[in-house]
Amino acid sequence: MSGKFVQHVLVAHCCQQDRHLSTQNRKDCCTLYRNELLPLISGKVAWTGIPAMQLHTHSKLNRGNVYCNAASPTAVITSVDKSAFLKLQNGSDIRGVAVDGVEGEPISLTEPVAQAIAASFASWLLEKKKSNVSKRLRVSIGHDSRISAQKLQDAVSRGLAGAGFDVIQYGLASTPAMFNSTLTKNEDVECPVDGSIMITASHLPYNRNGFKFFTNAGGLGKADIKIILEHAAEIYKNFTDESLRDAERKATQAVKRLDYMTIYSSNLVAAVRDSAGNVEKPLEGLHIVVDAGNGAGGFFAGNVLEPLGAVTFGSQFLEPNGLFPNHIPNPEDKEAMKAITRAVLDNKADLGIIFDTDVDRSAAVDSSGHEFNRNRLIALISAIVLEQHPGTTIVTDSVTSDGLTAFIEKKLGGRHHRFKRGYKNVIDEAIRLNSVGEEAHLAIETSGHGALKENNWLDDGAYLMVKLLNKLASAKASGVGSGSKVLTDLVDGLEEPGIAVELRLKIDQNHEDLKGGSFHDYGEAVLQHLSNVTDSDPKLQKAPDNHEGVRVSGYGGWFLLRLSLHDPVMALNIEAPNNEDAVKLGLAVLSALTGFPALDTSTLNKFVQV
Ligand SMILES: O=P(O)(O)OC[C@H]1O[C@H](O)[C@H](O)[C@@H](O)[C@@H]1O
Repeated sequence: MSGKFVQHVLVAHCCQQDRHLSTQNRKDCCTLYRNELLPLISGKVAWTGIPAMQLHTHSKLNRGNVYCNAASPTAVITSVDKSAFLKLQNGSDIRGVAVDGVEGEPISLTEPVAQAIAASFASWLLEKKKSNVSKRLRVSIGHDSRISAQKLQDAVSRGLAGAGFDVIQYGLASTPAMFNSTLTKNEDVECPVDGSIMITASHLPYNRNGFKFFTNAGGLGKADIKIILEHAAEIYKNFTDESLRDAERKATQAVKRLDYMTIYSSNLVAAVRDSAGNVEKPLEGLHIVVDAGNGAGGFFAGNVLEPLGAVTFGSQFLEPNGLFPNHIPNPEDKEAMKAITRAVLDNKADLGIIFDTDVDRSAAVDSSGHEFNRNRLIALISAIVLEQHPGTTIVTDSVTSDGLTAFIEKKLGGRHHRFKRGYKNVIDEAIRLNSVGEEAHLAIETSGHGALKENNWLDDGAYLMVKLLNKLASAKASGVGSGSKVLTDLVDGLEEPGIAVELRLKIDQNHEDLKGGSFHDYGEAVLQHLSNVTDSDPKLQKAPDNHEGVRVSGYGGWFLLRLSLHDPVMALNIEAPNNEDAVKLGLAVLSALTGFPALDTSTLNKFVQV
């Protein structure tokens, strides 16, 4: 690969990111990128040779309100103790407040904290790789469209560079692309990287941000995140002006920029072409609209669908905007789904595709406005996967419907293994099943997260949509049909409940009834009590094989009460044929909760009074 090519991909990337800006803006942006491409090393990858802070300043000038001010790396280091670091853990991710201005939400993810976490990840990675390290380790960094992205990217770069790592910044990127960079074998683009960091807080509000970490073994789990945060607290305590200046100096040498999204996108394009029998434009004649919610998913329209021949007119919110002015970028959000449905109907499109902020979740809408979301998306992808792998096991989260089980097992001939909530949980469970001899090809959540064995268990919303595109392309090539009807037909027979609700009941952590214990223990006590009460009610039957919370059938429907993975909240899902039966199920739960005053049941009270 020549230096010229790198310049080309960087400029292409910049122009692609801003394809909806005015021509003048695009020119400015491309000039900016060209100016950053000096000097070139070995004719391969462009070392910026420009301090991260300076890069930021250029970006700020050209990107209007997209990036925040980056404080000086040697900014005042306030004391942050270990418990504050540990509070940043959110399951297998790190999440905190990165932007000031929201009342009651002080900044917890400052630049020095981010720098310490990155330095800690570096030492964790070094430890993992120590037996076979013969060169400097390299880590890729990407980010979504959040307004704090740039300052955190600079801080993370300093943390890694200070630890002696090479740092490759990809700029705006998707979470799955970052994992993919640990697997891609292409030295011309410095891949595979030894580790990767995605700066994102997924669909959370604009003031939050966080990190997801990857190696070629997948995303880091809870235990490793805890270790990294504990060690980060130590590193932070030992920061000195000198060590911070040293890290900044090293970052000047160690930071490169590279456009990896072009490579990732072309892999998606190749997958669809391949599946259509090497046809160059297998989606020709199809009109597909994309809603990226102003997150990082805008690339999918111009860099995936268009090269495949699809028309993408009417796509919306493709341009990154970390204030998310149009809707929450989350396919679980009703307003978001309404927005993409409207776009499909208004533009008379064949299909609509929607992503969350960092593109690890997705959903779709057919030409008549029916959503492929939650259970319907799982049913659709299961139908496609079971055609390829008859009888395979589909692992899902815990809130999936009984109708989905019947569909997968009776109509599609597969096995539905309903497990726990959490994308990492379902993926790890599918990997475990394969390791003990049970073939499982799909791990998927109602949230829109999904991973396939054929795609290295990459939790990738874009790849899920590629599975739909493959189906459309092959149906078209074989003359079976054109348009999204071929997808709609695949979920024919899926029974859907008349009523499906999720109520979230808060646990007041300061309530005296917790008696100084944790909200987690309190929630477990609630579940134990509900379980006992259910046993004595002949109208209710506990699910025999349940992995999370208390799941109970009755009145033609079911409920599941469980602890949220992250928050002091108990989530209650109820599905029933009609409102009356749903209320009966709600009352059964409510009667068991009366002895737990720290649990706020107001949403459930309201529901049963309807
Ligand atoms: O347990 P909850 O509060 O419903 O949250 C559960 C969800 O948390 C995060 O958003 C994870 O990315 C999802 O994989 C998971 O399903």
